[in-house]
Amino acid sequence: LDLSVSWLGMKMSSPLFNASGVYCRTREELELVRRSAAGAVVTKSCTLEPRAGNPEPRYRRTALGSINSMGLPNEGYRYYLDYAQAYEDAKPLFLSVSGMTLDDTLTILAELAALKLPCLPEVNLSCPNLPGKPQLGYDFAASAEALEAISRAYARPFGVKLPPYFDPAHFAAMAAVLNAFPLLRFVTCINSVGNGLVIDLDSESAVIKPKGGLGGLGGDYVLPTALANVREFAVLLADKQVIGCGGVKSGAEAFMHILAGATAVQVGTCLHEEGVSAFDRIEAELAAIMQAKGYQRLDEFRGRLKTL
Ligand SMILES: O=C(O)c1[nH]c(=O)[nH]c(=O)c1I
Repeated sequence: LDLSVSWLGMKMSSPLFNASGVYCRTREELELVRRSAAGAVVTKSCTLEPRAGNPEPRYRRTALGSINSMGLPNEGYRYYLDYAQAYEDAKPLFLSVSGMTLDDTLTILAELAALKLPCLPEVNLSCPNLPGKPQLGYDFAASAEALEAISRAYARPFGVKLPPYFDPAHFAAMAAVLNAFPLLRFVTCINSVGNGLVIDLDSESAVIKPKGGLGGLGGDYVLPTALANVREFAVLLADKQVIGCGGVKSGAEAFMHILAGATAVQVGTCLHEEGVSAFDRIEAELAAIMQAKGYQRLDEFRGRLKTL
């Protein structure tokens, strides 16, 4: 069985890697993922300056997944550029960028471009947890402006992290925006489902502190939405890769994401709860499913979802 993925000049020995935000804020966490069975590594979204993020509690596991309103805590972009400069592993490294303003994002990307490193940026258009800041990906005109400025200023291949969309008109509108930018080589679908509210019955309280308890949902809650976004963009985007993210906790969901069209698959909530051994387990489960179905390689079923 061959579970490797080759794309954009990179080779991944496994189709699995971490979702930005999970196991990737510090060097220590990044090294755990790099030394794990993951096929790649992505850093925590970064800003110009270090950020402490939102007040705690800001992450909670629930029976059906997770809710988080971290508030973009990170060590500042130079920390991650330093990590990238010292990075020598053949395992691909992606840098997630989420400047507080478009200018900040362009500043970070310009410095990344100047370093001529092999790592690709995943520009975050979808953080749902900055009080007062709407998710850029839900504003099609603003997204187009940002992609235009990034294409001009960064002028190298890049990707974006998209929020979930819930309406065919929005899939079409965002695909039209994305298709206008040839340097945009991949999209990661999806970020957390924004601004859910988890309530604890006993305490009669929200379970996280920021934003009156509103936070991004991950895990089982989001799998069907994630799969829909992967399939829709895999069909609507011309000559771009779609990275799946959302609800992956076993080989079954990884298989579904690839069947829906995902080139590779990120793991968030499950990785946060289980640790990096999740990559070994999920990969083994995916291999077992492929074995049972008679598939030798991922491209034998990638994007082959049937409809009724
Ligand atoms: O609150 C966060 O730090 C966060 N949380 C998410 O669920 N997605 C994001 O893109 C971010 I930047």
